[in-house]
Amino acid sequence: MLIRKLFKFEGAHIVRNCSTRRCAHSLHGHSYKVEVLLQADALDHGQMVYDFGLLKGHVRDFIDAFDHAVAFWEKDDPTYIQQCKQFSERWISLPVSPSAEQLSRVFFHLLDALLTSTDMANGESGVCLHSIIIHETDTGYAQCFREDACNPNMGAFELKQIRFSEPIQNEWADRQMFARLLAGERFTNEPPA
Ligand SMILES: Nc1nc2c(c(=O)[nH]1)N=C([C@H](O)[C@H](O)COP(=O)(O)OP(=O)(O)OP(=O)(O)O)CN2
Repeated sequence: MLIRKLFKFEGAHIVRNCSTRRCAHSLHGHSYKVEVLLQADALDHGQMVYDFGLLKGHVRDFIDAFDHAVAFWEKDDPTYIQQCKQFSERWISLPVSPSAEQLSRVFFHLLDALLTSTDMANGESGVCLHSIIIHETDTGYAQCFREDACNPNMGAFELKQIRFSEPIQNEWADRQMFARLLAGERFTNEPPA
């Protein structure tokens, strides 16, 4: 069975080298929608695949990191990167360009690592990330499945190459959550306070 939780954020980017000139050469924003699809063939003690409320902790914080933030490719022009950092305190440096396709891969890697690092507390069993859908506009979306997240033809990267600015991390309920994830620490899926 599949369940789906929808998140939203307002984000800014430039996608270099794409065919659409406005997209490649002008900083612009989108009201993104992110669909997180989870899969399991068993139910927890509440007869759910995974309580939607559990996704309002670390998962929501990782997605909300991109809200009112500029996401840029680490290989973009150093002057552009320097100015992004200078004029936006909320920035995210990515090892891939921030197209809808690559953002869906970034979220897949982040949330998959989080889910596999989480000890289940209410009988959840075999819950895995099925896919991530990123709606960049009302009319266009990208959907990342596991095979896409790991596809070297789309650009291999590691989570440690993602950088969240300090002001973004300061807003997380668990300021250390990304560092803990990178360090391989375990999380529990207790409901957020
Ligand atoms: N496959 C992709 N194509 C485009 C992406 C992308 O991430 N993946 N991104 C863009 C731009 O960011 C652009 O702002 C969105 O493009 P588009 O859908 O053309 O946006 P419009 O609002 O102009 O389109 P409507 O048809 O009016 O909704 C470009 N392409």
